[in-house]
Amino acid sequence: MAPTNANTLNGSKGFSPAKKTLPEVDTEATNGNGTNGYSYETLQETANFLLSRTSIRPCIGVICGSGMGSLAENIDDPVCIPYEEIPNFPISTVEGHHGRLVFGWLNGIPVVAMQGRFHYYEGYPLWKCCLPVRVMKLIGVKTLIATNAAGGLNPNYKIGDIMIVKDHINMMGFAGNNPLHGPNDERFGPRFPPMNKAYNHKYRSIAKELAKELNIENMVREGVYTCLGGPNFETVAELNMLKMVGVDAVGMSTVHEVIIARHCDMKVFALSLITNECVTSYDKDDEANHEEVLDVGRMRQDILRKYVSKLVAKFAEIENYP
Ligand SMILES: O=P(O)(O)O[C@@H]1C[C@H](O)[C@@H](CO)O1
Ligand SMILES: Nc1nc2[nH]cnc2c(=O)[nH]1
Repeated sequence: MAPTNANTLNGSKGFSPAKKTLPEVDTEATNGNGTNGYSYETLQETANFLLSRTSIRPCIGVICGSGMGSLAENIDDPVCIPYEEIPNFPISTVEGHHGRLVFGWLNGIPVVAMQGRFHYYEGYPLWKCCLPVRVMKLIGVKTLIATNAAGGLNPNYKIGDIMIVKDHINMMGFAGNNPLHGPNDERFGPRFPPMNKAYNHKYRSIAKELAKELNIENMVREGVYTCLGGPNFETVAELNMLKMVGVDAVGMSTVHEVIIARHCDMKVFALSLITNECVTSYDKDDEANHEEVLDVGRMRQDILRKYVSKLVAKFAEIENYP
């Protein structure tokens, strides 16, 4: 069926129809063998394919959130590999997610950036949403920087603020949906990984210091993120519940990627761009929409590019990366 335009259907502030034809999505929760994803060997094939396509050996991986693909535009000597060409990779189906890996040098540090991530609501099981993180590990990435667009639930947050993620609440995990569900392959990590130090303390301190140096401390916050399955934005009652349990920003990604990254011992930094104010009152008329999310990403792109590229250099310095 041809894609339809949200504007003509319900008159709401929709975004333009997806440019791509709908993909064949593997909606199976397992790969058919009762495992929680592709085997180590299969992902090694994917890693070997990527290593054969470039001589760059990244030590930091960056995941660009919705509308934040321009983070990869600062990368020098880029080698771009579309997801369609990568064996075993899913493809991006969301507006604002380009769908390619970009290898290159960010501020002199070898990196790989995902211009486009995979979400549960696209039809991918959580393990598949996180598959690129394991592939990053296999090509030598040691530090993950995950970015996302999120709704601001903390009443002090403003649209355009940048929230350093201090911790997360794995709401989908509460319901038993976890990217590590299923047999565990110890070559990736332990059966029961701890998660209390998921967001690297040193990285967070550096990010707060850097915000001062760049004179953006008034827009940089620190808080708790949660991921819901999406694709609908939240109800007023849901948001009020999340607020009560201490959530500062709500999104549809990152948590499972961080779990997979920590499972295989990668160090993690994450930030949320607050793209909309969560509506927690029935008296308010505003409605969240993806167009606004992308607009705020564009509005903040220069600051975010500068911030992330400097963070990369600072993280590399303390880690002694090449
Ligand atoms: O990929 P992220 O988490 O940045 O994208 C958020 C969640 C949805 O995909 C989208 C909603 O506008 O933005
Ligand atoms: N779940 C969720 N994801 C978002 N991504 C950007 N804004 C939002 C939001 O308000 N809620």
